Amino acid sequence: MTTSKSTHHIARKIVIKLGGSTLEGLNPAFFQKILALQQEGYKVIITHGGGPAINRTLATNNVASHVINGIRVTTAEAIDLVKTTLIGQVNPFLVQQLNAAGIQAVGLNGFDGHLLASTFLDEATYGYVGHIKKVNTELLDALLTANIVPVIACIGAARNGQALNINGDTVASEVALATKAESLLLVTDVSGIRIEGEYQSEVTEVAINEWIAEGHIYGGMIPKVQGALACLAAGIPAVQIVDDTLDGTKISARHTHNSHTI
Ligand SMILES: Nc1ncnc2c1ncn2[C@@H]1O[C@H](COP(=O)(O)OP(=O)(O)O)[C@@H](O)[C@H]1O
Ligand SMILES: CC(=O)N[C@@H](CCC(=O)OP(=O)(O)O)C(=O)O
Repeated sequence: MTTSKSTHHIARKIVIKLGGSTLEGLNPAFFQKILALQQEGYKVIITHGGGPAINRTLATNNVASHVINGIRVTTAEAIDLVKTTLIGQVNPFLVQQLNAAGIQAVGLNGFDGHLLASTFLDEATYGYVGHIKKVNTELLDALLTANIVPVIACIGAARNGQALNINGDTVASEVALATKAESLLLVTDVSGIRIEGEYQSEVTEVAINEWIAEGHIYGGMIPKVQGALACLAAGIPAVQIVDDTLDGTKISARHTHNSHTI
């Protein structure tokens, strides 16, 4: 087939999500790993959060917020601050670092080319929080074909132009699903899932659900494992929660033999 070479090439996609907790001091080794992945033929898509930066902006503006299971309840007052922080500060800061490291990167958010067409997740509970309806994968593929790394801020766009706050882990898993990525890496400030002081090299869905119920997995780790499980269930072969040297926990598909690690 005449198109198989380029189709095959574009099929090797990897989505890397950078947690806000990592963004302010990324290890130089991280950029080298991205370059190495590109040299291996991977097309890299980066998504990012920015929780700590958002917390600072909200505090400076005396806007209170709280989080339910890792999802920030976002008021009308908060959404504008979330949007300007992610799109105006965090995203260009990351794009600049990637470009400086020799990785051609372009910053995007949900409004750009209808990248993340969204609706309210549950307005009564979460306020201005989005649920992604459609990812513009054509736009991402066009950038990837041109060897550009899309760097996506986790702001969704509602049809009426309203910005919606979306958890960074959710954006990463939705983008990985929509683009049929080969691999999803959720980069955070811990080297994977830690249970009673021990990092787990590989975990299963059954174990994850037990640990959430027991409170061993909580807060910001919850949207990560939920996004990871959704990706695995949809057939994305490799999902990992890692630190910025890409070392961490591999999440495995649902079959298990009642053990926490296999
Ligand atoms: N079982 C767990 N193992 C490791 N970290 C966990 C666990 N449960 C909850 N966490 C918390 O999740 C945090 C990572 O989530 P979060 O702060 O939202 O990071 P990010 O900004 O990278 O998305 C860790 O720093 C830790 O405090
Ligand atoms: C709806 C929701 O929870 N939005 C997140 C978006 C940023 C984020 O996810 O940042 P991290 O990757 O650092 O956790 C928030 O407001 O904090």
